[in-house]
Amino acid sequence: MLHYKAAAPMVTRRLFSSQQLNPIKWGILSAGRIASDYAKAITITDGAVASAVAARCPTKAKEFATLHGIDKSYGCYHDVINSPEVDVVYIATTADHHFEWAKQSLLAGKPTVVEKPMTLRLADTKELIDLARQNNTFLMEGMWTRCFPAMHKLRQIIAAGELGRIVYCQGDFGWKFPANNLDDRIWYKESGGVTLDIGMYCAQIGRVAFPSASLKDVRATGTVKNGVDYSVMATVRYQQEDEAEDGLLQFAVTGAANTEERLVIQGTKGRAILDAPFHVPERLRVSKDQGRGETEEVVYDYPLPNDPFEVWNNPGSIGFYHQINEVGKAVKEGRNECDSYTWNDSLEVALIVDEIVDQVRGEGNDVSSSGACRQQ
Ligand SMILES: NC(=O)C1=CN([C@@H]2O[C@H](COP(=O)(O)OP(=O)(O)OC[C@H]3O[C@@H](n4cnc5c(N)ncnc54)[C@H](OP(=O)(O)O)[C@@H]3O)[C@@H](O)[C@H]2O)C=CC1
Ligand SMILES: O=C1OC[C@@H](O)[C@H](O)[C@H]1O
Repeated sequence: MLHYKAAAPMVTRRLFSSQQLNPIKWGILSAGRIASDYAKAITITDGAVASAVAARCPTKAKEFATLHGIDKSYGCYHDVINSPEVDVVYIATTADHHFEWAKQSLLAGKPTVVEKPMTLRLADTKELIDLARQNNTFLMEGMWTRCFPAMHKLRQIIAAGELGRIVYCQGDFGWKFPANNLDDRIWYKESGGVTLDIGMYCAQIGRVAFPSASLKDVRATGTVKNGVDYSVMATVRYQQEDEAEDGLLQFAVTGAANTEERLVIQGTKGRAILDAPFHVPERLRVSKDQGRGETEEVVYDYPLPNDPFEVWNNPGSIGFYHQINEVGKAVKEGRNECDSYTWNDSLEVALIVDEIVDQVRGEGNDVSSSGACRQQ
C-alpha cells in the first residue's frame, strides 16, 4: 500500500521581509565551477546575498562578479576574508587549498563554510575545528546533503524508532570521471579520487543511522587509476550503545560509471530509502514491515525550489539553498556549528575517509596502465 504525504511548499519570495532587509553577506573564495553554482543558489535564497568574490586572477573575479551580480571582486583571497562587507566566507577552491584558506578565514574571525572535503586528512580537519573552538567562530564543512528536508525527516523517523533498531545502511554513488582531462581536480594526486569526492556522501550516513554509536572498524578494497582511488567498496562497523549487534554501513563508489545513487537504511521494523540522487534528496520512502514480503510504504516528497536558471555545473546545485538558509540562521543566532552537520560529524567522516584512502591506495591495484591486475 502506498500513501503520499503532502509535498513541502515550493519556495516563495516574501518581499521586504526582515531577512531581506538584513541579509547575510557571503564572500566567495574562487571563481570555479561550484562557486558559480553556489552564487546562483544564493540569489534564490531569502536572507542571503553574495557581496564579494575573489579569484587568483582579478579579471576572472570581475567576470564572475558581473555574471552573478556581486558588488565587489578581488584578485586576492585575503581581501574577501578581511572585508567588513562579508559576514560568512565560502571556500570553494580545490580541496588541496581548503585547509590553508579556512585557517586564514578563521584566524580573521570570519564564520567559514568550507566545501567538502573540509581538508585532505583528519589531522588538518581537527586543527581547523580546534581553531574555530578557540576563536569562538562558526565553521562548517559543506556537507549540504544533511540540510535537505528529506534528511531531517529521515533523522526524525530513526529517532522515533519507526524503523526499529537499524541493522545496516547500503548505498552507492558513481559518476564518470573525465578520462580525457587529467588536469581536472578529480585526478589531483593529493586531493582527487573517489573517496574524498563522493565516498564521504555515503560515509556521512553512518552518524545518521547510528547517532549514538562509536566507530569500530573500517575496511575497504578497490582500484586505483592514475594514482587516485577510482572504485571502492567499503564496510564500516559501529558499536551501538546497549546493543549486542554492531551496526553496519556498506557502500560502493566509482569514477568509472554513473550509478543509480540510492541509499537504503534497513531497520528491524522496516526500511527507509533515499531515492536517486540521494546526495540531493527530494524523496524519502519509508516501508514498514507487515510480515515477510509485505510492506506498507509512505512516500515523503520534498521538491527542489523553482529553478530560474537553465544551466548548473553540477546537477541539483539549486539545493544549496537549504544549506545557505541553515548557515545564515546559525550565524545570526551566534552559534558556531550547524546542527545538521556538526564538527563531530566532520571528524568521524574524515577518519573513515583517511582509512579508506590509505587502504585502497596502499593495495596498489592500479588499473591505469595494465588495465586490470594487482601490481606485485
Ligand atoms: N557540494 C557539491 O555538490 C560539490 C562540491 N565540490 C567541491 O568544490 C570544490 C571545488 O570544486 P570545483 O568547483 O568543481 O573545482 P574547479 O576546478 O572548477 O574550481 C576550483 C577553484 O579552485 C581554485 N584554486 C585555488 N588555488 C588553486 C590551485 N593552486 N590550483 C587549482 N585551483 C586552485 C581556483 O580558483 P580561482 O578561480 O581563484 O582561480 C578554481 O577556480 C572541491 O572541494 C569539490 O569537492 C565540487 C562539485 C560539487
Ligand atoms: O560533491 C560532489 O557532488 C556531485 C559530484 O558530481 C561532484 O563531483 C562532487 O564533488
